[in-house]
Amino acid sequence: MRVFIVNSVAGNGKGRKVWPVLEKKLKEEGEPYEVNFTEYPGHATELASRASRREDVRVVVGVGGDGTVHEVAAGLVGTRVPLGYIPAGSGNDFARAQKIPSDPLAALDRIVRQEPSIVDTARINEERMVSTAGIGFDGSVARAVNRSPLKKWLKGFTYVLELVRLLFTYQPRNVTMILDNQIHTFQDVWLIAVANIPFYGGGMKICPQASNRDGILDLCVVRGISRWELLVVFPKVFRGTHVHHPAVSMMKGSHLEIRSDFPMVIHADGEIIGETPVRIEIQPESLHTV
Ligand SMILES: Nc1ncnc2c1ncn2[C@@H]1O[C@H](COP(=O)(O)OP(=O)(O)OP(=O)(O)O)[C@@H](O)[C@H]1O
Repeated sequence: MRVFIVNSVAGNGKGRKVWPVLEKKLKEEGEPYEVNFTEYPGHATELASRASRREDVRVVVGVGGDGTVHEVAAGLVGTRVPLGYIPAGSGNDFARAQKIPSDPLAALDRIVRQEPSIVDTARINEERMVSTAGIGFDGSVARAVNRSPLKKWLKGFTYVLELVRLLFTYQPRNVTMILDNQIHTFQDVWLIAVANIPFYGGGMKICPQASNRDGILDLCVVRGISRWELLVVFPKVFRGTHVHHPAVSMMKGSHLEIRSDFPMVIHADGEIIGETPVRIEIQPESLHTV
């Protein structure tokens, strides 16, 4: 049995539109399937967790964006049931990293053909991180995007709009970070990105070397830079060449704790999960995927 979890609100309704296309194909194939539509934030985790406890379930397929991957994966981590994914969100960074086609039927076909593999996830406070987390500026941007009434009309451009707006208002913070038992202090920190895949925010290559198959987290710390300089450096993140700037430090580690002089907003896979302090720990090979 294949269980589909469809987020109808993902991608401004793309999730809802994609499902009939998938269902037509599934009916033609004649393989048994079930579908559940999410009714509220967090529902996908409950549905995935319930499905994973059933003997007859072969795969749980999330249909939506990175928030849907985040929620479905949280219900599957540590179980034998693999996560399948049909991208129908605004950013779809997990799909970009996993090389999942954007065409829903091609993505469905891939789930059938692909050999299952196993990837890393991370614990972040009491939550789960599948792809990336952002602390500070990008957490504040993610919160602003999620709350923005413009998201419906401007779609992916809302991210750039909120990012530019916050560039002029965000207050950098002083941070103490313990990374694998080493203490680092940073002044005027704009953001700390923690990554299992290279991309976030819809294709920005924040940690170009990150991989969810290497058992380690990649970090990008941006600090001690003026607003104007940051504005100049920002476009480089789309090619990943920001890593050469002196205000950018790239690090790697498996366990970190971050404390800041004022609270910094945290997102995991684009979902706001709270504010600093934060503790993040890699959990190698914790999620099966197809
Ligand atoms: N029925 C629902 N009503 C309201 N919100 C929901 C519902 N089902 C799921 N959600 C929430 O929808 C949010 C957005 O989902 P998702 O991230 O998959 O789409 P997206 O934001 O369009 O894509 P991306 O993250 O790739 O840009 C998630 O926070 C999820 O908790």
